[in-house]
Amino acid sequence: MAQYTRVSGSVGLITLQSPPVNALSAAVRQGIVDLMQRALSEPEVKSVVICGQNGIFCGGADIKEFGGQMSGPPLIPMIHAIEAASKPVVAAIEGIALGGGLELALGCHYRIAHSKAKVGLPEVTLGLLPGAGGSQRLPRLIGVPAALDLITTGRHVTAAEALKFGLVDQITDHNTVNVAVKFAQRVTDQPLDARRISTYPCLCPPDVDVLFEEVMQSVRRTARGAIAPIACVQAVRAAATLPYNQGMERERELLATLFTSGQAHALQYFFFAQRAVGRWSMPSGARWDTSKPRPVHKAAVIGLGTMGRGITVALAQAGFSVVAVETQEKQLMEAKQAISGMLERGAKRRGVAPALDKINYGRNIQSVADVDLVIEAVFEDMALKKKVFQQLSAVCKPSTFLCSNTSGLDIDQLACQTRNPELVVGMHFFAPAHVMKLLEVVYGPKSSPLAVATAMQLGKKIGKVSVAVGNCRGFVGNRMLKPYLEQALFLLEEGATPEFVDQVLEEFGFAMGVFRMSDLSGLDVGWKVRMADGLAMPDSTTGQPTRLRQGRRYSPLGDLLCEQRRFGQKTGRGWYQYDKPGSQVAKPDPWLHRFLDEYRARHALVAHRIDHQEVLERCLYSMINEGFRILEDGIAAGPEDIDVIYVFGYSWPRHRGGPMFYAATVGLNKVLERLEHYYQAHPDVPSLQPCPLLRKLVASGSPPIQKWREVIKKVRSQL
Ligand SMILES: CC/C=C\CC(=O)SCCNC(=O)CCNC(=O)[C@H](O)C(C)(C)COP(=O)(O)OP(=O)(O)OC[C@H]1O[C@@H](n2cnc3c(N)ncnc32)[C@H](O)[C@@H]1OP(=O)(O)O
Repeated sequence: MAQYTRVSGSVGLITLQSPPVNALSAAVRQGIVDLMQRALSEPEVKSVVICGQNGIFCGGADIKEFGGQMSGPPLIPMIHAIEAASKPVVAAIEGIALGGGLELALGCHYRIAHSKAKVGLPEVTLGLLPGAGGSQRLPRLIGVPAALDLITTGRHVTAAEALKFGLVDQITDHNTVNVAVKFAQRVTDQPLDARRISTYPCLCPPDVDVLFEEVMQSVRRTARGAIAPIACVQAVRAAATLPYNQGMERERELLATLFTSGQAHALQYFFFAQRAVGRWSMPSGARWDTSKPRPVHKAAVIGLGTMGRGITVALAQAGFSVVAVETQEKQLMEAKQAISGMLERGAKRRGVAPALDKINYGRNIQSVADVDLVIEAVFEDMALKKKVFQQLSAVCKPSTFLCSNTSGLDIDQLACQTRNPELVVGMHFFAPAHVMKLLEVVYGPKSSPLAVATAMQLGKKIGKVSVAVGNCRGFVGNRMLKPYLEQALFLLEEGATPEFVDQVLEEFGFAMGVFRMSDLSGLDVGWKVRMADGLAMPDSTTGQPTRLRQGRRYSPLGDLLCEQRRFGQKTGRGWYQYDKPGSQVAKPDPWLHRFLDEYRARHALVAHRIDHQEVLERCLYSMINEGFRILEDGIAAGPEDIDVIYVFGYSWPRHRGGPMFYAATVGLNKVLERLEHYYQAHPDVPSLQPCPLLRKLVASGSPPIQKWREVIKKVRSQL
C-alpha cells in the first residue's frame, strides 16, 4: 500500500506503507504505479517525493512473496516509469533503503538521505542479485570497483559513505521528508536528462579485464561454493561492457537462474530462521513474548582466559560496565593488556573511542557483589565451576543472574550450588567470543523464563544471534559435533587420510575440514574431556589402546596423537604438520600417514577406497541424525535453531541452509535409507541408527521443514 498527499501546493508525496519495513509487496508496487500516474497527471504537481512511513524508506522486495506465485506490477517497468517521468522524482531515504528499495531510489532522479540511514544491495545474501536494474544502474552511478564491492558483499553502507560514493545527493540531520520536499521544489524546472542513471556511460578503469579477473578469483575463493556472488560479478561485468538494454537482459538471465536455485531457497529459509530463533520457547510453555527480561547495567566476568577476555570485550564494547576477575596476578596482567589491545583495535576499526573505562579489573571474587549478572568463564572443569558458583552465590545480590560459559557441562549441577537456581543459565560463547556471532543460551530444569529472557536480551545487546536450548551434554552444537568427529576418525581407520576428508568437507562448503578445525582448536581440549570420561586410556586388561568402549566402537586415534604431544597448530604438529608452533599453514605429514598405516596393521584393519559420497554421508548424516534426536528430546525447539547454530557457530555453509534444511533438500527418505545402510555395515556405531523422529517424518510423507514442528509436537506428546 502507498498513500498520496499533496504538500506545499506543488509536490506529490508518495508514502510507502507496509509495516514493518515497507517491503515492496504486490500491493505496495501497485500503489506506487497508481500514485505515480496520479502525480504525473495532476497539472498543479510539479515534482514528486517518495518516502516510507515510520522513518523507514524501504526494506526491498517482500521476501515472503518469493516462494509463491508473483502477482502485481513487476518492479523493473515500475522503476523505469519513475526514471522516465517528466517531473523530478526525489527519494527521501530514512532508516534503510535496501535491495529493491535502493533500486527504487536509483530510479528516482535525486536521493536525499538522513545521516543515520543505511543503504545497500543485500540480494547476494538471499542467493540473488540486484535484479531490478541495480546491477546496471549502480556501476553507472558510483563506478565499477565500488559497485562490485557493494553488490558482491551485500554490505549496508552509512549515509556518509553513500554520499562519498555519490550514491546519494545530500544528507541531512533534519526531517528528511521536509528537506526532500524543499529540494523537490527547487529542482522543479531543472532538466532531467542528466539525472537518468540508465543513460549514463559506465565509467571503467583502463584495466577492466584484469579487475574483473581478480575480483572473480577473490569472490570464488570466499564464496565456498555459493553461486550468487559469482553471478553478481557477471552482472556488473555486463554493465561495464554492454549497452544498458543488453546489460538488463543479462541481469534478467542471471537472476532467472538464481531465483529458482536451491541456494536461494536455502538462504531465504535462513533469513527467516535467524529471526525465528528470537521467538524462543521452553518445554514448560514459557515464551519470548510472555517472559520479560530484567535490565542488566553491570556485569562481571570470572576467569580471564581466552574466552573470558573475548566476553569482557564484547560486553564493554556494547556499553556495559564490567567487573573482570582473574585470581592469578600474572594472568590478570596479561589479560588486561590483551583486552586493552582488542578494545583499541576494535575501536580503531569502527572509528570510535575504545571502551577501556568500562572495565574494572580485580583478583577478588568479592568485587562482583553488586553486579546484575555474572558470566563465569573459568576452565572447563566441573569441580572448579561448582566451587565458583558456590562462591558467587554467597557473594552476589540474591537477584544476580549467574551464567556459565560452559561448552557442554550440566547446567543443573551448577544451579544446585546456588541459593537461587532459577537464576542460573548457560551462556555458551564461541571463540573468539568478541567476534563469533553465536550464543547458545542454555536453560536447565530449574532455570526461570526470566533468566532465559534476560540472557537472550543481553546476547542481542552485545550483537549475538542467541539461540535458547535445553540442557544436555554438549547442548546442541557440540552434541551434534560428536558423531561428526567420530565418523571422521572411523574413516581414517578404514583407509582415508585427513587431507581427503577435509577436502571433501571444504568442497561441500565448510570453511575448514574437520581435521584442520581440530588442529586449530587444539587436540588436547577433547583429550582432557575423554580422559575425564574414562575413555582416553588403555584397556585395563591388555594395556593396549582399545577400539571398543562400553560395547560401542571407539577410535583412540586422537588420544594417540595427544600422547605424542601433537596438539595441533599450537605445537606445530597434529593431523597435519606446520612450519612452526602457531603457524596456520597445514601441510600433509608423512609421519601421520605412516602412523595410520601402522595403526591399521596393528589392529588388522584393511584399508579400503573411500569416496566423496561416503565421507559426506557418514559425517553429515550422522550429525543430522543427532539433530533429529535433539529435536525429539526437546533440546532445540525447531530445526531453525539447529541450523542457525551450525551456520553461525560451526561454519556450515549458509547457502546450504544448515544441516536440517540440507537433510530436507536431500530428501528425508534418502537420509534415512543411507543411515540404515551404514548402520547395517557398522552395528557397533549407535549414532548411525536412524532416530525415531526421522522415521516418523518419513512415514508422514516427509513434510516441508516449516511443518516439522507439528510432527515433533505429536511425537513428544506420545512420549
Ligand atoms: C527481483 C529482485 C529485486 C529485489 C530483490 C530484493 O529486494 S531482495 C530483499 C532485499 N532486502 C533485504 O535483504 C533486507 C532484509 N531485511 C533486513 O536486512 C532486516 O530485516 C532490516 C530491514 C535491516 C531490519 O532489521 P531489524 O533487525 O530492524 O528487524 P528484523 O530483521 O527483525 O525484521 C523485522 C521484520 O521484518 C521482516 N522483514 C524484513 N525485511 C523483509 C523483507 N524484505 N521482506 C519481507 N519481510 C521482511 C522480518 O522477517 C521481520 O519479521 P518477522 O515476522 O519478525 O520475521
